[in-house]
Amino acid sequence: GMPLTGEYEPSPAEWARKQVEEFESSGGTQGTTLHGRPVIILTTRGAKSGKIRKSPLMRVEHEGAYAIVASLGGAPKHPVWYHNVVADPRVELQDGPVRKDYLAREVTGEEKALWWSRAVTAYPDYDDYQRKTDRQIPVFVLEPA
Ligand SMILES: C[C@H](OP(=O)(O)OC[C@@H](O)[C@@H](O)[C@@H](O)Cn1c2nc(=O)[nH]c(=O)c-2cc2ccc(O)cc21)C(=O)N[C@@H](CCC(=O)N[C@@H](CCC(=O)O)C(=O)O)C(=O)O
Repeated sequence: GMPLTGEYEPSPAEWARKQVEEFESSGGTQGTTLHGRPVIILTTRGAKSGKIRKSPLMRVEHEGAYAIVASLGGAPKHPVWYHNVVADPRVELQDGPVRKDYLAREVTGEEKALWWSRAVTAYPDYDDYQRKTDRQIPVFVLEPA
């Protein structure tokens, strides 16, 4: 598929920006975990700026498809990258050294429940995040583009 092109704008969130820097500068061999759990890098296009944005997220994978969880630690509002994916479902995901193009699709109902259980298996804290907020934490499934 078409790789996302444009000016990269690093995240103003220090920890996330540093994780992206370590992940990418090591070719996906360092900075690939959080609390010992695997992390991927999601690349989106800014819905307003058109800039390239990168967000480290927990790795949730099943048979070549991935889920990305807009948890933001159970905050009352969605992370901003959620709006980027809604506006343009063409994303890139880097898992270790492998970076590919995907199409993102928000999931609901049974399909969301299935992927939610996979997400909680990958990163148990997701359950705590959902319990602490009335916001329904969105899940997208990414299928290879
Ligand atoms: C700080 C903010 O980031 P955010 O997009 O809200 O994302 C917040 C967090 O989700 C993000 O930092 C994640 O990487 C945090 N995070 C996880 N966040 C999660 O939500 N889920 C995870 O599983 C997760 C895991 C994770 C692991 C390691 C790590 O280091 C961080 C992790 C941000 O970048 N804001 C920018 C704007 C970003 C942007 O995309 N702007 C759009 C505008 C979009 C619009 O408003 O419509 C544009 O450019 O056009 C700014 O304030 O200038």
